[in-house]
Amino acid sequence: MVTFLEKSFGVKHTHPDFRFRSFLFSALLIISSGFAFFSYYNLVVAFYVPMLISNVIGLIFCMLGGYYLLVKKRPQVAAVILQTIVTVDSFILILIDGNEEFALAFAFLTPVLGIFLLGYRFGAVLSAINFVCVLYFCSSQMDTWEPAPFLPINLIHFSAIYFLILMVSVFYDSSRRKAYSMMEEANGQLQELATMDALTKLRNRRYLEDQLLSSKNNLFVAMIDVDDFKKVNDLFGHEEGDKVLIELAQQLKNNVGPNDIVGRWGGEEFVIIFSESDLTKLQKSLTKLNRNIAAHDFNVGRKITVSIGLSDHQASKHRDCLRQMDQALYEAKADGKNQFCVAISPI
Ligand SMILES: Nc1nc2c(ncn2[C@@H]2O[C@H](COP(=O)(O)OP(=O)(O)OP(=O)(O)O)[C@@H](O)[C@H]2O)c(=O)[nH]1
Repeated sequence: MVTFLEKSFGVKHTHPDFRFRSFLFSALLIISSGFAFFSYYNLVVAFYVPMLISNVIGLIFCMLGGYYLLVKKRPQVAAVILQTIVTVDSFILILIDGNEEFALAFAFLTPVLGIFLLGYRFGAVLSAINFVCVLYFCSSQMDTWEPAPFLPINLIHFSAIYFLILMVSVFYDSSRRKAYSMMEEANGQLQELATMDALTKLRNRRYLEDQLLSSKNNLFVAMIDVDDFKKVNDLFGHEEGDKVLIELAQQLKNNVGPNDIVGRWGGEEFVIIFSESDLTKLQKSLTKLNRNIAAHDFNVGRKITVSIGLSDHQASKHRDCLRQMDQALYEAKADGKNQFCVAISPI
C-alpha cells in the first residue's frame, strides 16, 4: 500500500509531505464516494434535481483534485479544491436543509479543515469569510426555519463554538508548523556539522566522498598535501601548524572556481573536486595554484608549499581513482615537491 502511494504521489514515505498527500487522497476518495452514492440516490431512488446537480459537480471537483494530486503532483492545488468542495457543500446543505438535522454542523468543518489544508493564515481568513456568510444566512432566516426557529441564543452559541474551534485550530496548526520548521532548521545545522571539518570549516571527507560517489559525470579530482608539514609543527608548534592549515584552506578556496569543491581529506591533506573538464585548463590552474601558495605569506617563519596529485574520477571506479590520485601525489613528492602530477586512467 505504501509503495503504491509513494508511486502515486511521486514522493517517498519519509518525505515531509507524504502524510499530507495521504490525507488529501483519503479525503478525496471518501468524499467522492459520498458524491457518487448520492448522485445515484438522487437520480434513481429519490429523484431530486438540485441535489443531483450539486453531487455531480462535487464529484467532478473531487476528480479534479485527484488529477492535481496524482497526475500534476501539486498537492496545494488539490488542497484548495478539497477545501472549496467542503465549504461550498456545507453551504448547499444549509441552504437546502436549513437548520434541520446536521446541516449547520457542517459549517464547523471549514475552520478545522481550512487551517490544516491551507495553513493558519489563509485558513483563518477563509474561516472568517465562511463565518460571516453562515451568520448572514442564519440571521436572515431567523424565526422562519423549520422545524425549530433559529433564536438569538443559538446564534451566540454558534459563534462561540465556531471561534473556539477556529482558535484551537490556529494555535495547533501554527505550533505544528513552527515545530516542523525548527526541526528542519536543526536538521540542516546537524547536516552542516556532519559534513564540515571543525578546524578549517571546509567540507570534510564524508561530504567529498558522497559527492564523488553520487556524481554521474567523469570528474577531475586533486589531492593536495602540504610539503614537510611535520617540520612546521616541530619548529613552530602544533598551534602554528593549525593556523597554517586554516590559512591554506582559505588560499585553496581563493584559487579555485566558484563551482569547484574544496575539502579537507584529513591531516594535512586537502581535496579539490573540479567542475572543469578540460585537462589543459586544469593544468594551467594547478601551475598557478602551486605558484600562488608558494608566494603566499603564511605568517610562519617558513615558506609553505604543496604537492598535488590530479586524477580523473568515475563513481564506478572510486577506489581505483583514489589510489591513482595518491600515486600521482607520491610522484609529485618524489620529483621534488611544490608541483603537481597528473594520472589519467586508461580508457
Ligand atoms: N598542526 C597540525 N598538524 C597535523 C594535523 N594533522 C596532521 N598533522 C601533522 O602533519 C604531519 C604530516 O607529516 P608527514 O606525513 O610525515 O609529512 P610531511 O612532513 O608533510 O612530509 P611530506 O608529506 O613528505 O612533504 C604530522 O606531523 C602530523 O602530526 C593537524 O590537524 N594539525
